[in-house]
Amino acid sequence: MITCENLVKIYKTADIEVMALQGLNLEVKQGEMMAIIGNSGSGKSTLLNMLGGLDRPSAGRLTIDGIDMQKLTDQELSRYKRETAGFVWQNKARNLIPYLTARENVEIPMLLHDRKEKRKRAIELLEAVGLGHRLNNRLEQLSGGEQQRVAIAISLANRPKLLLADEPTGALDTRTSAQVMELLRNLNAQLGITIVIVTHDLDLAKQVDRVVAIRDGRTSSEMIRRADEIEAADGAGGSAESDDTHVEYAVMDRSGRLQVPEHYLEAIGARNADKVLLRLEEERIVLLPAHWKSHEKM
Ligand SMILES: Nc1ncnc2c1ncn2[C@@H]1O[C@H](COP(=O)(O)OP(=O)(O)OP(=O)(O)O)[C@@H](O)[C@H]1O
Repeated sequence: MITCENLVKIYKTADIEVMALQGLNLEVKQGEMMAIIGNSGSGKSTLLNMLGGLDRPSAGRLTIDGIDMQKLTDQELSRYKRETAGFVWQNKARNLIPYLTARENVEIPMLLHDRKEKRKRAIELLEAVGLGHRLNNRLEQLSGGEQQRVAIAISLANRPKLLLADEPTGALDTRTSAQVMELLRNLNAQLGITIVIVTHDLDLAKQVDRVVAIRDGRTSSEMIRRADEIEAADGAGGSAESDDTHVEYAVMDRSGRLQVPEHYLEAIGARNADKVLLRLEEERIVLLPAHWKSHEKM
């Protein structure tokens, strides 16, 4: 569904250039629900803006649903924004109009011309997000969690293939945020819609199929989240019961270059080393500090 290859985004202001994405690689499959985590300033929102067609990459390749995003004209990009991607923001002001009712809010972005059809679809969507009983309440009369449900209904109005959510539960308490996440999971399962959530909340990230970490807008390493994969990887490492075992995917480019996460290098004392030892054993490659001696016990 989404392929980012060596994606670069440079913001130019009057006197400085900020490289918000520095060659990011990412693959997202159709129907997947995944989260992107990273510290403040790591480039998460920048990436989401590219995925939503709100901004264009400076270099690299970005393909979404078979569309080469760099080749789109401004007009095609506007169409992509309306029809292919749906957005849910943490900031309510970006999603909702407070003095209109829930139903009216959902009708606004709809491309349908027939008023009756619009109303029917808005009601269906609000029922789907559990707000069938709040159709005619003005937004300001709804709770934070209910407003975020309306925002999700709005984002689905034009049947997008991709739902992008920037800190969708950032302003909600733990219980309400769990309900919103459950709703997103159900929509993912029922509609098969691909969902990408940006967050810095690791707990929230645990509730999705897969988590990708961005560091310094430069690289992404895919943390394996599914229990079966962790088990399989643990088995391969021969330390199934160890709590210290940590498993991540690292992205490898076409020439076999691999960016090893810094904390991995730190853990084996090779953080500032210019050389490491790669040992090929039956079906695995083991990375060791360069000074490692074969008589040392592994
Ligand atoms: N429009 C802009 N002009 C200049 N620099 C920008 C712009 N937008 C973002 N940046 C810079 O790009 C980098 C990445 O920003 P981005 O907003 O993508 O990070 P983030 O991971 O989403 O952070 P946060 O979690 O705080 O929202 C930061 O250094 C930021 O200051």
